[in-house]
Amino acid sequence: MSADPITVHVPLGERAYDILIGPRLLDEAGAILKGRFPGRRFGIVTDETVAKAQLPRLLAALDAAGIDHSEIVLPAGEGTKSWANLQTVVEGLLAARLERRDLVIALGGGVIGDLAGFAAAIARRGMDFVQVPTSLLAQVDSSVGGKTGINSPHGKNLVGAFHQPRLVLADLSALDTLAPRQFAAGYAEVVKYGLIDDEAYFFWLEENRAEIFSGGPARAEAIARACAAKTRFVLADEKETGVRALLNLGHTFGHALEKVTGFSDRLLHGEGVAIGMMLAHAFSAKLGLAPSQDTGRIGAHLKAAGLPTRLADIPGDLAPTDALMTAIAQDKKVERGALTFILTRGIGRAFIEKNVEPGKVAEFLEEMRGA
Ligand SMILES: NC(=O)c1ccc[n+]([C@@H]2O[C@H](COP(=O)([O-])OP(=O)(O)OC[C@H]3O[C@@H](n4cnc5c(N)ncnc54)[C@H](O)[C@@H]3O)[C@@H](O)[C@H]2O)c1
Ligand SMILES: O=C(O)C(=O)C[C@@H](O)[C@H](O)[C@H](O)COP(=O)(O)O
Ligand SMILES: [Zn+2]
Repeated sequence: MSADPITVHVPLGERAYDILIGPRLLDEAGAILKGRFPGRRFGIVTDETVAKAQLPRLLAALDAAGIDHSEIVLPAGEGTKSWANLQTVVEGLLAARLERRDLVIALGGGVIGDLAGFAAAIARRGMDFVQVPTSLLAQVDSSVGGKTGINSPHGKNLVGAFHQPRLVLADLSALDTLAPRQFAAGYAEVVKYGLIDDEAYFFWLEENRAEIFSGGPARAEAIARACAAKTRFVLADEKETGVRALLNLGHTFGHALEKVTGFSDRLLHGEGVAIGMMLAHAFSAKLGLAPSQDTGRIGAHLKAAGLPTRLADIPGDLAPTDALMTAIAQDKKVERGALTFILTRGIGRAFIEKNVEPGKVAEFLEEMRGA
């Protein structure tokens, strides 16, 4: 691809921002940030793995542009999205004397983006922040749309705020240091956009998966199309009172699986989403809503990408169905105690179904344990 970044604009009125996707944006970040936010200081939040792999590039770029900055480095992994680390980040920003008009930079994957974004939402009653996503998942999903937050012992993402970034800088070369398992996990969210409402994108992914994984030109196109798809839902329904819930395809099951596996490396978010999307399709097929051949076709694609597709693929003993149902009952889409699921009529035909009977879900999960 050319050196010019692709720009996806998110026209949210006074909260509008650009997503820039380019080959070496980390090295250009100093000039870009100085141009867009003159005179501001920056508090970088990152994790230990990204600090080793990519932070030096960002620091060099900020130094070259004469930008004042400070850093907060946290452990890597889903466990970092916690109350304790929220306090660490907020207190760190205050200790660095960052002012309300200064900016937080979230440099990392979705964990850092969600945590640092939430810290920015509450420090000094709201600071601006910039997303610099370094995982595939963060470049196609979590850096866009303004959902920020942490996990609670009660469940996934149960504490947070909607807080849009002021800019997203997605550097394609950052993905060169990402572990293959993490790349595959991010790819589950890429596939999600095809499954929701764009079967042509899903078919294109089937054709281009190898090139996306090997880093050919299809990778930038896949990321840009994913960002454009997410932007469409965010514009239609910024705070998820309706259609944005479709972005939760596979997540009601996936989040419950993440909770019962302890928000750990046993099951990454994207892996939970891959299994969750398979369960959503299989459940829809069981209810007579969707063709079961679609479940097979999606499973073949996810498997070829190196993703788990069945409950049995999760290492270790899976918690009992009761524990899964307890986690599902804490889902944020629950209304007056009734479960909402994203179900489907087939590839690219997802829909929101309210009042799903818990008994049917539990029976289905019990069947799926042995499948
Ligand atoms: N806010 C949203 O809209 C949204 C959307 C999707 C997912 N999420 C959240 O995002 C999180 C998952 O994000 P994730 O998959 O990026 O996980 P992550 O942030 O844990 O990053 C994955 C791993 O890759 C490492 N890493 C990241 N970039 C790297 C790089 N360039 N080189 C080397 N290592 C790198 C990280 O240190 C980490 O160990 C979950 O908490 C999920 O709930 C949020
Ligand atoms: O942006 C959204 O909306 C999504 O649902 C994107 C999901 O991929 C993401 O995992 C999100 O954090 C889930 O949101 P939640 O509201 O179910 O916690
Ligand atoms: Zn997700």
